[in-house]
Amino acid sequence: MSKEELLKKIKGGLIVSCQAQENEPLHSDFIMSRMALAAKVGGAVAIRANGVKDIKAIKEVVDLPIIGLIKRDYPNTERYITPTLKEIKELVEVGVDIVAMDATDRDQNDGVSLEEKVKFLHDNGVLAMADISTLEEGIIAQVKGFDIISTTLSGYTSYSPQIKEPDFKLVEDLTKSVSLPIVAEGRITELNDLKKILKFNPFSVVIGGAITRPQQITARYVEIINSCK
Ligand SMILES: CC(=O)N[C@H](C=O)[C@@H](O)[C@H](O)[C@H](O)COP(=O)(O)O
Repeated sequence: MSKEELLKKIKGGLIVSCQAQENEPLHSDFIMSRMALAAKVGGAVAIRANGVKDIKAIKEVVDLPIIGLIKRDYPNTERYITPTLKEIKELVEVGVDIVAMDATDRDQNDGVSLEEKVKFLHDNGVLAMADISTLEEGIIAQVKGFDIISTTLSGYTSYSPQIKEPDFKLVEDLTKSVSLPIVAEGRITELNDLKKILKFNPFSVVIGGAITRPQQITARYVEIINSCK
């Protein structure tokens, strides 16, 4: 699929993030594949997924474009979303359409620059998504050759706003200042969050926990019940 065809498929649509790590109740490649199938039935245009095992299982039942990432901790960096070229190679090998990686202004830990990582993906016919946390990082990601920018990491770096709601301002600022496709991602929970974010005309939207993490959904209802006691 060409870059244009791929972008056309995800433009204006909902991307569902289907992720459950080892410490989460739904950690299972089978369950993530069913989550992805449910997302497809509901009208999702693409799936964002973590790890080779989950991605393989998802690809068996869902033919939507896959944005792949590998969350992995290393001792010498705060980066954990596809932090090194090793994870990028694993994702290319499993056959994802887009690789999402940390493109924040934090230490690179493998001696390979973001430009080189993007080039490796392009040489293999895969698009590069920059997971960023500030406007400046988005602007730099564009210069470094990324294809798509996502607001994934706002609230998860020490220097970005630590807020409970989505970073609406970042989505607005990016759509005004950066010409690349801007994906709104992170803490989109209420339908009204989504309506508000769509006013800024993002290229597409990623929703994860509010759809695929039932422990989070349950906790929101429990909070309301407790606050009414
Ligand atoms: C910060 C981080 O590690 N985000 C991860 C990135 O892949 C996922 O755990 C999130 O579910 C995804 O970004 C979607 O966001 P939300 O689940 O808030 O809708």
